[in-house]
Amino acid sequence: ASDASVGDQVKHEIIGIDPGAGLMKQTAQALKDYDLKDWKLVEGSSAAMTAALDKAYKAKKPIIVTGWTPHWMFAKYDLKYLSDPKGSYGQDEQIHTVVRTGLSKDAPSAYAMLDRFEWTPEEMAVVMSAVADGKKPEEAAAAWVKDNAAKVDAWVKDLAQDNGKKLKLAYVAWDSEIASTNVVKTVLEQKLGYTVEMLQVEAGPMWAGIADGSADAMVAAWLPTTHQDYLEKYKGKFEDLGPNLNGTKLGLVVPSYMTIASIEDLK
Ligand SMILES: C[SH](C)CC(=O)O
Repeated sequence: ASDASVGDQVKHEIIGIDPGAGLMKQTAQALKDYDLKDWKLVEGSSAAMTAALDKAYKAKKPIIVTGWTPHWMFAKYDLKYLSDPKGSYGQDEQIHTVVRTGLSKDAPSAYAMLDRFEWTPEEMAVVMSAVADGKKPEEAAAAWVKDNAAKVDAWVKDLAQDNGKKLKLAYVAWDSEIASTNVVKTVLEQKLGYTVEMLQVEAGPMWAGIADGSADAMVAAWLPTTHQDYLEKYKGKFEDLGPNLNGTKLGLVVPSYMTIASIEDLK
């Protein structure tokens, strides 16, 4: 079929993101599972991946990227996931909030707010899309917090102010986590008086920072599958406060103008 040469059309390259992302490990596994020997997974960053997607899409050229939901790219472009009959990418999972042990004692109000923090992919998409449209993340977060006062108030109800206490939130520059971390920072600062520093790191150092206590919290743990290796590596050295978002998805994503439908079609 015309797409038999899809490998040639994209130089047998899959445009990936930062090497520490679980999505990259799962994609390397998918290449093995589907026996895609002559394919190369290109490492880079979330921003480089969306830039490559934008360029190809505007030129209506074929491209295969590692993608995930929630992500603003699904609102901006007409995209589809390649089906994954062998289940290399696991099932839909959640994003969890993970904090350093001891936080509940050191910053009880922040701990309680982080424990209550939970929102939907649609709510996250509002902040993500505003950032993708050029708004500063802190402005997009502040606007969302203002527009969703009832939900935010429930996160901080009856919690004491902790004026000026410092807090460090670790995150990786994935579009979803830029959105969620900025919203959490805004709420902790505006409603509970904390001084919040955001530490942008790779996935490994994010987990390591929580485990060694150099970071207080992160809302970027993709569990149970995607960050399984980090979960095992740091077992016992963090507290998992459970999901802050349900209904994620990961996989290979292509523009809908490409006729391939499954990872099998890349053979
Ligand atoms: C890229 S997803 C937001 C998370 C991950 O793959 O580690």
